[in-house]
Amino acid sequence: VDDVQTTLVKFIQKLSSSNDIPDPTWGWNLSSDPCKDQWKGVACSNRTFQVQKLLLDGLNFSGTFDPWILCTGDKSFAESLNELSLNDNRLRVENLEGISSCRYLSRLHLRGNLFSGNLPDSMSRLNNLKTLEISQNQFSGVLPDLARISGLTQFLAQDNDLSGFIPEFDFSNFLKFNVSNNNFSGPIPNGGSRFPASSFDNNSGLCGEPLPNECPPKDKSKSGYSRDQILMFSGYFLIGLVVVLLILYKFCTKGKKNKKKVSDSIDLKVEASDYDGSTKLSIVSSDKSEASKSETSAESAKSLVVLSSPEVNGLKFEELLKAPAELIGRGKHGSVYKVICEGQGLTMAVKRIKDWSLSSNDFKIRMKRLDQVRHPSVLPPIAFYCSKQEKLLIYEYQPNGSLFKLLHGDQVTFDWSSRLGLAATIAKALAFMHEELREDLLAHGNLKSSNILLNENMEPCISEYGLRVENQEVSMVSISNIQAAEENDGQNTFKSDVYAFGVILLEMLTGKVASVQNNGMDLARYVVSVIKEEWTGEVFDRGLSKEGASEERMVNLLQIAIQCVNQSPEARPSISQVAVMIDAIKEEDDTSMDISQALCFRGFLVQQRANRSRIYYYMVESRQEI
Ligand SMILES: Nc1ncnc2c1ncn2[C@@H]1O[C@H](COP(=O)(O)OP(=O)(O)OP(=O)(O)O)[C@@H](O)[C@H]1O
Repeated sequence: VDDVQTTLVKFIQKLSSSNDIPDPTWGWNLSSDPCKDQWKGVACSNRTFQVQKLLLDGLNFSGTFDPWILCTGDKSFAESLNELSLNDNRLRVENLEGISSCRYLSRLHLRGNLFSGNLPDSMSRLNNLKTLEISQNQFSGVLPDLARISGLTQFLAQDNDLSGFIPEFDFSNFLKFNVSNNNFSGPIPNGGSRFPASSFDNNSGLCGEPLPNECPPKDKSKSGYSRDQILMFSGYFLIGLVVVLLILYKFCTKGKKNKKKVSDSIDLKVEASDYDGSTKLSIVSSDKSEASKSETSAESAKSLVVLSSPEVNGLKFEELLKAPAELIGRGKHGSVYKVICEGQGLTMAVKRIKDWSLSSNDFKIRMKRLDQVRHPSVLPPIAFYCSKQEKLLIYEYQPNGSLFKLLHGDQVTFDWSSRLGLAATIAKALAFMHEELREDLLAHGNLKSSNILLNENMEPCISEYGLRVENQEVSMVSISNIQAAEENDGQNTFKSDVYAFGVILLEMLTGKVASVQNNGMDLARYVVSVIKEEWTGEVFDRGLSKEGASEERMVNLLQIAIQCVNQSPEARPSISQVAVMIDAIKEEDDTSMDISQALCFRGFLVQQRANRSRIYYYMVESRQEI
């Protein structure tokens, strides 16, 4: 077993083709310390002085990457390493197997090298991995079951020679995904349509959305049905078809009378669909006649309701449609576009929700009510539009992403006191909204880390308050039984918000992704099971523990989160109680920071005094000598 220095020196010797330490000025040698002596490409924790990142991109290495040396040498080093980046060198690899021993890696970047061979199955044991980038190499063979890594949010594997099926990833949590230019085959897993076709292009055997080619229907001859059974089913089908045609015929002849009325309702369709290209949020009527088109725009211009926002005064619906729009995300209830309206000098986020059964009138009432309740940490809609088929909500664009991206993306470390501060701010804002809107039965309804946005000063704000999209097929499938039951009771939607807030706390404490598909139930269950086994310490995000965050206060916050995710809504605290409890932890944290700063300062004074007496002593001594 080697120490950190030996591990790193052996590792870099292998990276360079001549087996040398590359450049003496980089500092990599056995007689110095990688952290204190700031070796090139080594990033350390400020508190624990342990190596956290090796960032060796574009340094012309043309030797071998040996994960065994790196991950099985010094144990504490293997456990502290969370990012390895070797992009854009000319490295080869003999066997990637050893990488699974660096089990706390959260980012692995191997882009643009000469790596070849299979990705070993053991890679799927890298449970903490959030980003895996292996693009522009010569990797081949079938992918290991990377879908087992629940926190993976970025997978970039384009320009390789990979084949077989794409694992069944839970795409709802992904920020980036690209497997283009490989040899993958089979259907694209569900949810892949969140990404543009360019993420899957040039894989001759791939099919399904978002690619234009549909997957062939499954081969019926392998279904095990006998010839007689197939004939019988065909008979049933024909009878069914005749009945449907008869009903349709009846319906059409009746419908002719009402034709005039039906064509008055406008069938709207947003055409902006490109992820990468800038496009326009053009909404067109399905009624092709020119007359009706002009009617549509007149109707549309009237229908944009600008709420009490002076910035967008005078904004017309048509201007909004003409402005360049970029699709920034697709959620389960619709899509969000970034739209720049130069006239108003305003960048907006336009959320489009389709097939929301809420009537236009109820929607208007809801929006106007929400506009009356303002909190600085809740993002209000600045305008809205509604038709029978869809609803548009216009928000000010928030430039610094979401809490989800902050926790699971590539950003800088998100430290304990910032997490605690964010939790306190959001709890207070939510408590204010619940208090104000209790009688209107208007809770948030869809609280999650991607709906907590960060403004230009990196201050958090809750977005999409009051947009609980009821009665949608997708949402009914995705919500858990508990929540389905809760949603029947208006008051309980407030308790559903508390549950959702608990899941956000768990995400912040564990650093793990909560599955959108089951409203974070998996994460809640996982945390509760770990606590039952009395391994509470294991549950926390290693970044927090390494940073030296107080375990006592993390446990206190965890207890609040556990109360929030209680299966029974009645047992959950109200969000105002949660806000008070978090504030108490925050106060304790601030006080302990003050004390430690004061202690540091006192230590500094004692040191100064000691130094001064040493100088004085030295002066007395030297005077005596003189
Ligand atoms: N005002 C805004 N400014 C900047 N980004 C935004 C804004 N509103 C939403 N987004 C981002 O747009 C993306 C898609 O948002 P959206 O709310 O549609 O998805 P979602 O929250 O995952 O799903 P859902 O449909 O369930 O709300 C998210 O990454 C979100 O952070």
